[in-house]
Amino acid sequence: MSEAKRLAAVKAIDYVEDGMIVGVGTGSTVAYFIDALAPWRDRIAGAVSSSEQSTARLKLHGIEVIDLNTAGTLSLYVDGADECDPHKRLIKGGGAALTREKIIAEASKTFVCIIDASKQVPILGKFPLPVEVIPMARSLVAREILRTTGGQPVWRDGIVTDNGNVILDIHNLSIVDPVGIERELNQLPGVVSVGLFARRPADVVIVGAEPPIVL
Ligand SMILES: O=C(CO)[C@H](O)[C@H](O)COP(=O)(O)O
Repeated sequence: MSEAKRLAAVKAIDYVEDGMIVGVGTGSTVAYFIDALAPWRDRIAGAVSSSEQSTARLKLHGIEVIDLNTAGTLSLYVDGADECDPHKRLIKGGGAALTREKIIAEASKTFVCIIDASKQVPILGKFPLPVEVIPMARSLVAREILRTTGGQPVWRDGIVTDNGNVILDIHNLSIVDPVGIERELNQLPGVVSVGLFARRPADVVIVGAEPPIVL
């Protein structure tokens, strides 16, 4: 499966242009993208990173990491996903970086999502939906999720996000109304962000294959 991820990541380089600041996501597929971006280090203006993990890899390749507040609106954001439906709506956050990923996606004109074919689903929800939560609200939010969605929230024990928060993964959801669930969960006090990218889906999805499939 990693060869498919690599093929998708390499294809995403087609969207990189001279002088750009590139938004960079998190995960094993994005790691291939960062490696493919390395030869561009002197042609791009730098990268905005969604995690400490990606920052470390970008710096390893000598790519300058720029604060989003300095960068402003980005032309391009490249990131992976845990699930992708036919409308390019996504579940993300398997790597616990959903909040910063969501911020950068929102700040970007074009969001290119790079996946292997196993991530394509007709309806989102088989992959447990990650929700980043302020630590003191963990039990409260879990009870509310149980009451309002019927899904089973499971604390990702031992994981602390780059923002110092915890993750609840919601199991057994069939997400027929992704925009509605995203809105509803976002409103719960204590929720920092929800790993549903429905209000702001991907613009382009690249499925790793030989040749890559661009949707
Ligand atoms: O959302 C993410 C991290 O928070 C990742 O994009 C998602 O988990 C996919 O990861 P991978 O490319 O390793 O399969």
